[in-house]
Amino acid sequence: MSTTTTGILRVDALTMRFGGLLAVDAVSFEVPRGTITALIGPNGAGKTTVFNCITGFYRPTGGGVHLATHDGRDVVLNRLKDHNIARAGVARTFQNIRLFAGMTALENLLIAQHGPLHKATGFGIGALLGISGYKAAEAAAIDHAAGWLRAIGLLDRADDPAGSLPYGDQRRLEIARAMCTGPSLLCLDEPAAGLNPRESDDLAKLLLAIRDGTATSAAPTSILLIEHDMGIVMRISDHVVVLDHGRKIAEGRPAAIRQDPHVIAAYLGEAEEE
Ligand SMILES: Nc1ncnc2c1ncn2[C@@H]1O[C@H](COP(=O)(O)OP(=O)(O)OP(=O)(O)O)[C@@H](O)[C@H]1O
Repeated sequence: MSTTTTGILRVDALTMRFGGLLAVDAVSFEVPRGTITALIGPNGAGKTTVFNCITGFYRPTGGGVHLATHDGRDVVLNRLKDHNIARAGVARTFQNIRLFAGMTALENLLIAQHGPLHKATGFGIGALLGISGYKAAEAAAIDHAAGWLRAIGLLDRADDPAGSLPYGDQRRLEIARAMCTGPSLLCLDEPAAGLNPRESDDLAKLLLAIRDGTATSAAPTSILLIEHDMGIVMRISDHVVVLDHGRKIAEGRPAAIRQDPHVIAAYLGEAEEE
C-alpha cells in the first residue's frame, strides 16, 4: 500500500434528501490514495446513496465530491454528468451483474475500451477502411483485454458468452471490464454478494492485486467498496468508513472499527430490528 495520505477522493458534507427523507446527512470522508476503503453500515444506512452521488447516478442535494486526478487537478464530480465522471477516472460495478450476457468475455472487455478505439477511427470510417491507426488501437485493446482475462483466470474462456460463465467468474469479469477503462478510482457495490468461499477468496486476491498494481501492467488503483461481508472487509480494507441512518459514525483501520462501540451498537440494533 502507498504510504501517502493524500486522498484520491474527498467527500465533503455530502447530503441527499428524497422528499422528506434525509438519506445522507452531511457525510465527509476521504479515500486515501493507494488504499482499499470500505463503506459499511446496516441496511438503509445510506451507502448506496453515497455511492450513487459519487458515480453521478444522483445529484446530491448538498456538499461536494472531489477527485484528485493523476496530474494533480481537483475535479468536482458532482458537477459532472456520469459519462464525464467515468472520463475523469472513476469506474464502477453494480449490485446486480450488468455484463452483455450474449457477447463473449473478450468482447465485453473490448466494449469498455470504445473510447480509445473510437478516437482512432475518426468516427467510424477508419475502422471500415482498415486504416492503420485503427488497427494498431484495436491490437492494443485486444492485448489489454487479454491481460485482464489472464489476471482473472479466464483467458481460456475468452470466446465463451459472458452469460455462460459461473457467477463468481462473471463478477470478476465485471471488475476487469471496469478496469479496462483505466480508472484511478474503482467503485464496487457489494462485489462479494452471492459468492462462495473460494470465489470470495479469488475476489479478495484480485482486489489486493488491483490496489497494488500487480494484476496486470496497469498502475496501482485505489478502490472504494460497499460490502456486507465483514470477513472480506476486515481482510482486505486499509480504511473503513461506517454509516448509520445517513450519518458517519466511525472511520479508521479495520481492527479499530471492529471494536468501536458505536459500530457494534449500530449492528446490534440492526439485528434486533430483523
Ligand atoms: N431513490 C430513492 N428514493 C427514495 N428513497 C430512497 C431512494 N434511494 C434510497 N432511498 C432511501 O434512502 C435510505 C438509504 O438507502 P441506501 O440504499 O442508500 O442504503 P444502504 O446503506 O445502501 O442500504 P442496503 O445495505 O440495504 O443496500 C433508505 O431509507 C432508502 O429507503
